Amino acid sequence: MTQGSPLISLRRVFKTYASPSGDFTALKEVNLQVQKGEFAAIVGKSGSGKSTLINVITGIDSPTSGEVFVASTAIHSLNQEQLAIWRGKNVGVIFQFFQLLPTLTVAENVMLPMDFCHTYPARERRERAVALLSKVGIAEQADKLPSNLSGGQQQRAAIARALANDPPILVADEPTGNLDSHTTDVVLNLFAELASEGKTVVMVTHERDLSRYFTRSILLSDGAIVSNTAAVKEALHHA
Ligand SMILES: Nc1ncnc2c1ncn2[C@@H]1O[C@H](COP(=O)(O)OP(=O)(O)OP(=O)(O)O)[C@@H](O)[C@H]1O
Repeated sequence: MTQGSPLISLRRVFKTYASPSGDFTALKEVNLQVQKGEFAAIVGKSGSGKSTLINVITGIDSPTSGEVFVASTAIHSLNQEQLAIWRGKNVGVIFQFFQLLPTLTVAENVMLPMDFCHTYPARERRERAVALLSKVGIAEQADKLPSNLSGGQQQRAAIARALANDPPILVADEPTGNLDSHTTDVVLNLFAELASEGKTVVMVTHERDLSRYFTRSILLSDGAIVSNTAAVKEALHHA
Protein backbone atom coordinates (compact mmCIF):
# COMPACT_ATOMS: atom_id res chain seq x y z
CA MET A 1 0.00 0.00 0.00
CA THR A 2 1.40 3.41 -0.90
CA GLN A 3 1.22 5.82 2.00
CA GLY A 4 0.49 9.51 1.47
CA SER A 5 0.81 12.09 4.19
CA PRO A 6 -0.61 10.74 7.46
CA LEU A 7 -4.13 11.72 8.47
CA ILE A 8 -3.04 12.14 12.09
CA SER A 9 0.46 13.34 12.94
CA LEU A 10 1.80 14.17 16.39
CA ARG A 11 5.28 15.67 16.67
CA ARG A 12 7.12 15.82 19.98
CA VAL A 13 3.93 16.18 22.01
CA PHE A 14 4.21 16.75 25.74
CA LYS A 15 1.24 17.18 28.07
CA THR A 16 1.84 18.34 31.63
CA TYR A 17 -1.01 18.77 34.11
CA ALA A 18 -0.50 21.24 36.92
CA SER A 19 -1.93 20.14 40.26
CA PRO A 20 -1.56 21.29 43.87
CA SER A 21 0.77 18.36 44.53
CA GLY A 22 3.02 19.40 41.61
CA ASP A 23 3.20 19.03 37.86
CA PHE A 24 2.47 15.67 36.26
CA THR A 25 3.61 14.88 32.75
CA ALA A 26 1.02 12.58 31.19
CA LEU A 27 2.50 12.54 27.65
CA LYS A 28 6.25 12.50 27.09
CA GLU A 29 7.58 13.33 23.64
CA VAL A 30 4.92 11.45 21.74
CA ASN A 31 5.53 11.07 18.01
CA LEU A 32 2.78 9.29 16.15
CA GLN A 33 1.47 8.96 12.63
CA VAL A 34 -1.79 7.28 11.63
CA GLN A 35 -2.75 6.86 7.99
CA LYS A 36 -6.20 7.25 6.48
CA GLY A 37 -8.15 4.00 6.71
CA GLU A 38 -6.31 2.63 9.73
CA PHE A 39 -8.02 1.05 12.73
CA ALA A 40 -5.54 1.94 15.46
CA ALA A 41 -5.68 0.86 19.08
CA ILE A 42 -4.10 2.71 21.96
CA VAL A 43 -3.39 0.24 24.73
CA GLY A 44 -1.69 0.50 28.11
CA LYS A 45 -2.28 0.28 31.82
CA SER A 46 -4.57 2.58 33.73
CA GLY A 47 -2.92 5.98 34.04
CA SER A 48 -0.53 5.44 31.11
CA GLY A 49 -1.96 8.41 29.20
CA LYS A 50 -4.41 6.78 26.73
CA SER A 51 -7.29 9.20 27.28
CA THR A 52 -4.91 12.16 27.31
CA LEU A 53 -3.54 11.04 23.95
CA ILE A 54 -6.94 10.80 22.27
CA ASN A 55 -8.03 14.06 23.87
CA VAL A 56 -5.01 15.73 22.29
CA ILE A 57 -5.88 14.20 18.91
CA THR A 58 -9.47 15.47 19.10
CA GLY A 59 -8.45 18.87 20.50
CA ILE A 60 -10.38 18.33 23.74
CA ASP A 61 -7.00 18.77 25.46
CA SER A 62 -4.22 20.99 24.12
CA PRO A 63 -0.61 19.83 24.23
CA THR A 64 1.77 21.68 26.55
CA SER A 65 4.24 21.61 23.69
CA GLY A 66 4.53 19.93 20.32
CA GLU A 67 2.36 19.81 17.22
CA VAL A 68 -0.83 17.96 16.34
CA PHE A 69 -1.90 17.83 12.70
CA VAL A 70 -5.16 16.17 11.70
CA ALA A 71 -6.05 16.05 8.01
CA SER A 72 -3.47 18.83 7.52
CA THR A 73 -5.14 21.12 10.07
CA ALA A 74 -2.73 22.30 12.79
CA ILE A 75 -5.20 21.78 15.60
CA HIS A 76 -2.71 22.87 18.28
CA SER A 77 -3.02 26.39 16.88
CA LEU A 78 -6.85 26.63 16.77
CA ASN A 79 -8.70 28.59 19.45
CA GLN A 80 -11.56 27.02 21.43
CA GLU A 81 -14.28 28.26 19.09
CA GLN A 82 -12.43 27.10 15.97
CA LEU A 83 -11.74 23.75 17.65
CA ALA A 84 -15.42 23.19 18.48
CA ILE A 85 -16.43 23.78 14.85
CA TRP A 86 -13.55 21.68 13.54
CA ARG A 87 -14.35 18.81 15.93
CA GLY A 88 -18.05 18.78 15.07
CA LYS A 89 -17.29 18.20 11.40
CA ASN A 90 -14.13 16.12 11.59
CA VAL A 91 -14.34 13.82 14.59
CA GLY A 92 -17.01 11.36 15.67
CA VAL A 93 -16.60 10.36 19.32
CA ILE A 94 -17.83 7.09 20.85
CA PHE A 95 -17.84 6.50 24.61
CA GLN A 96 -17.87 3.46 26.88
CA PHE A 97 -21.32 4.26 28.24
CA PHE A 98 -22.81 5.37 24.90
CA GLN A 99 -24.03 8.75 26.21
CA LEU A 100 -27.22 8.81 24.17
CA LEU A 101 -29.73 11.41 25.32
CA PRO A 102 -32.42 9.38 27.11
CA THR A 103 -35.41 11.58 26.24
CA LEU A 104 -34.74 11.57 22.49
CA THR A 105 -35.44 8.67 20.16
CA VAL A 106 -32.52 6.82 18.63
CA ALA A 107 -33.03 8.61 15.29
CA GLU A 108 -33.23 11.99 17.03
CA ASN A 109 -29.95 11.22 18.81
CA VAL A 110 -28.33 10.52 15.45
CA MET A 111 -29.74 13.76 14.01
CA LEU A 112 -28.27 15.90 16.82
CA PRO A 113 -24.76 16.44 15.35
CA MET A 114 -26.38 17.43 12.03
CA ASP A 115 -28.66 19.85 13.89
CA PHE A 116 -25.68 21.41 15.68
CA CYS A 117 -23.39 21.72 12.68
CA HIS A 118 -26.01 22.32 9.93
CA THR A 119 -24.10 19.89 7.77
CA TYR A 120 -27.24 18.64 6.01
CA PRO A 121 -30.51 20.46 5.22
CA ALA A 122 -33.14 19.94 7.94
CA ARG A 123 -35.43 18.01 5.58
CA GLU A 124 -32.68 15.43 4.88
CA ARG A 125 -31.54 14.76 8.44
CA ARG A 126 -34.06 12.13 9.47
CA GLU A 127 -33.58 10.15 6.27
CA ARG A 128 -29.80 10.28 6.75
CA ALA A 129 -30.14 9.20 10.39
CA VAL A 130 -32.24 6.18 9.41
CA ALA A 131 -29.75 5.30 6.64
CA LEU A 132 -26.91 5.39 9.19
CA LEU A 133 -28.91 3.25 11.61
CA SER A 134 -29.47 0.83 8.75
CA LYS A 135 -25.71 0.79 8.08
CA VAL A 136 -25.02 -0.23 11.68
CA GLY A 137 -27.84 -2.80 11.55
CA ILE A 138 -30.51 -1.26 13.79
CA ALA A 139 -32.84 0.70 11.48
CA GLU A 140 -35.87 -0.94 13.09
CA GLN A 141 -34.93 0.69 16.43
CA ALA A 142 -35.05 4.25 15.00
CA ASP A 143 -38.15 5.43 16.85
CA LYS A 144 -37.46 3.79 20.21
CA LEU A 145 -35.91 5.46 23.22
CA PRO A 146 -32.33 4.36 24.01
CA SER A 147 -33.49 2.67 27.23
CA ASN A 148 -35.40 0.14 25.11
CA LEU A 149 -32.23 -1.02 23.34
CA SER A 150 -29.62 -3.55 24.45
CA GLY A 151 -26.12 -2.31 25.27
CA GLY A 152 -24.80 -3.46 21.92
CA GLN A 153 -27.66 -1.76 20.07
CA GLN A 154 -27.04 1.45 22.03
CA GLN A 155 -23.37 1.37 21.07
CA ARG A 156 -24.32 0.86 17.42
CA ALA A 157 -26.66 3.87 17.73
CA ALA A 158 -23.76 5.85 19.19
CA ILE A 159 -21.59 4.83 16.22
CA ALA A 160 -24.35 5.99 13.84
CA ARG A 161 -24.43 9.30 15.73
CA ALA A 162 -20.64 9.57 15.43
CA LEU A 163 -21.00 9.13 11.65
CA ALA A 164 -23.74 11.76 11.36
CA ASN A 165 -21.56 14.51 9.90
CA ASP A 166 -19.47 12.06 7.85
CA PRO A 167 -16.25 12.86 9.76
CA PRO A 168 -12.95 11.39 8.49
CA ILE A 169 -12.03 10.29 12.02
CA LEU A 170 -13.79 8.20 14.63
CA VAL A 171 -12.36 8.17 18.14
CA ALA A 172 -13.59 5.66 20.67
CA ASP A 173 -12.66 5.53 24.37
CA GLU A 174 -13.14 1.99 25.71
CA PRO A 175 -16.15 1.45 23.38
CA THR A 176 -16.43 -2.24 24.27
CA GLY A 177 -15.70 -1.89 27.99
CA ASN A 178 -19.36 -2.40 28.80
CA LEU A 179 -20.16 -5.11 26.23
CA ASP A 180 -20.05 -8.91 26.25
CA SER A 181 -17.64 -10.74 23.95
CA HIS A 182 -20.17 -11.38 21.15
CA THR A 183 -21.27 -7.75 21.07
CA THR A 184 -17.63 -6.63 21.28
CA ASP A 185 -17.00 -8.68 18.13
CA VAL A 186 -19.96 -7.04 16.33
CA VAL A 187 -18.82 -3.52 17.26
CA LEU A 188 -15.15 -4.09 16.40
CA ASN A 189 -16.05 -5.67 13.05
CA LEU A 190 -18.17 -2.60 12.35
CA PHE A 191 -15.20 -0.31 13.09
CA ALA A 192 -12.96 -2.49 10.88
CA GLU A 193 -15.51 -2.23 8.05
CA LEU A 194 -15.71 1.56 8.44
CA ALA A 195 -11.90 1.75 8.34
CA SER A 196 -11.82 -0.36 5.18
CA GLU A 197 -14.25 2.16 3.67
CA GLY A 198 -11.81 5.00 4.42
CA LYS A 199 -12.65 6.20 7.92
CA THR A 200 -9.72 6.40 10.32
CA VAL A 201 -10.61 4.83 13.64
CA VAL A 202 -8.59 5.35 16.82
CA MET A 203 -9.71 3.39 19.84
CA VAL A 204 -8.55 3.17 23.43
CA THR A 205 -8.80 -0.21 25.07
CA HIS A 206 -7.54 -2.03 28.15
CA GLU A 207 -8.09 -5.37 26.45
CA ARG A 208 -4.90 -6.49 24.75
CA ASP A 209 -6.34 -9.69 23.29
CA LEU A 210 -8.34 -7.66 20.75
CA SER A 211 -5.26 -6.92 18.64
CA ARG A 212 -6.47 -9.12 15.75
CA TYR A 213 -8.97 -6.44 14.79
CA PHE A 214 -6.48 -3.58 14.52
CA THR A 215 -4.16 -2.40 11.75
CA ARG A 216 -1.95 -0.74 14.37
CA SER A 217 -1.41 -1.18 18.10
CA ILE A 218 0.18 1.64 20.04
CA LEU A 219 1.37 0.74 23.54
CA LEU A 220 1.71 3.54 26.07
CA SER A 221 3.61 3.27 29.33
CA ASP A 222 4.01 6.21 31.72
CA GLY A 223 3.05 8.65 28.98
CA ALA A 224 5.51 7.39 26.36
CA ILE A 225 4.92 5.20 23.31
CA VAL A 226 6.91 2.04 24.00
CA SER A 227 5.74 0.12 20.94
CA ASN A 228 3.89 0.97 17.76
CA THR A 229 3.16 -2.13 15.73
CA ALA A 230 1.46 -2.28 12.35
CA ALA A 231 -0.43 -5.48 11.62
CA VAL A 232 0.87 -7.62 8.80
CA LYS A 233 -2.60 -8.66 7.65
CA GLU A 234 -2.02 -7.65 4.02
CA ALA A 235 1.22 -9.60 3.84
CA LEU A 236 -0.47 -12.65 5.36
CA HIS A 237 -3.40 -12.27 3.00
CA HIS A 238 -1.17 -12.29 -0.06
CA ALA A 239 1.18 -15.01 1.17
N1 LIG B 1 -6.72 16.97 34.63
C1 LIG B 1 -5.71 16.30 35.18
N2 LIG B 1 -4.96 16.82 36.16
C2 LIG B 1 -3.92 16.16 36.71
N3 LIG B 1 -3.56 14.92 36.32
C3 LIG B 1 -4.28 14.33 35.35
C4 LIG B 1 -5.40 14.97 34.73
N4 LIG B 1 -5.90 14.13 33.79
C5 LIG B 1 -5.16 13.03 33.83
N5 LIG B 1 -4.18 13.13 34.76
C6 LIG B 1 -3.18 12.13 35.09
O1 LIG B 1 -2.49 11.80 33.88
C7 LIG B 1 -2.22 10.40 33.82
C8 LIG B 1 -2.78 9.83 32.55
O2 LIG B 1 -4.21 9.88 32.63
P1 LIG B 1 -5.12 9.26 31.48
O3 LIG B 1 -6.54 9.45 31.89
O4 LIG B 1 -4.69 9.79 30.17
O5 LIG B 1 -4.72 7.72 31.57
P2 LIG B 1 -5.44 6.44 30.93
O6 LIG B 1 -4.35 5.58 30.40
O7 LIG B 1 -6.50 6.87 29.99
O8 LIG B 1 -6.09 5.79 32.23
P3 LIG B 1 -7.41 4.87 32.40
O9 LIG B 1 -7.14 3.62 31.62
O10 LIG B 1 -7.48 4.64 33.86
O11 LIG B 1 -8.56 5.67 31.85
C9 LIG B 1 -2.82 9.80 35.09
O12 LIG B 1 -1.79 9.62 36.04
C10 LIG B 1 -3.80 10.82 35.55
O13 LIG B 1 -3.92 10.82 36.97
